[in-house]
Amino acid sequence: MKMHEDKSLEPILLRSRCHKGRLLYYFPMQQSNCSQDGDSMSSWCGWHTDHGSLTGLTCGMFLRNTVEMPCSDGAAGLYIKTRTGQIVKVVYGEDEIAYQIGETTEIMSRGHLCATPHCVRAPRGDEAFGLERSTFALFMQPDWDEKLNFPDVVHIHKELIPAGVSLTFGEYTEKLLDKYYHLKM
Ligand SMILES: O=C(O)CCC(=O)C(=O)O
Ligand SMILES: [Fe+2]
Repeated sequence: MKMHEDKSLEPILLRSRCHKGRLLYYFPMQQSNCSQDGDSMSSWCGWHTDHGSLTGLTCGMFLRNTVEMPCSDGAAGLYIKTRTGQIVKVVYGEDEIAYQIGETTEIMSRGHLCATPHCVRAPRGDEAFGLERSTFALFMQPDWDEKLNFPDVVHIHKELIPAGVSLTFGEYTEKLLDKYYHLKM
């Protein structure tokens, strides 16, 4: 996609000092939930899209009482929804990184790139008792003070982005947090 060189994703991410690395930990399910059938796909983390530009994820590591072990339920782990609405389990190894598109990239690319809907499914069955999951996520996003020249046509969060106005990533983020947590815009 043609964009002014300085405004394309790579230089914006290269000059940002605002990326966030998070070690994520998922508590073991309660025994009653492990043995329930028909439990939700998003039992460990609900369906969502990430807010920033790009997320790098290592594959989930399963542990019981801090000892690493294989997961007893092959269906547990990260799922994404494709552009055609299919739900797909993301399978990748410990020496690989999965990248997911974030909402800010969807907006700035005028919808050419789509934010990746995803969720995390907890293991089920009696053998899943006590199984915990850890992973590392790097949330890459523009610098807080980076001016975003929003396109004229915005597909998501349109009500936060008035036409012809440029906001910094920080201003845009604060508006979004207000929408989610205080219901004001
Ligand atoms: O645990 C994972 O694999 C995904 C985590 C995630 O989606 C998030 O923290 O936004
Ligand atoms: Fe996420």
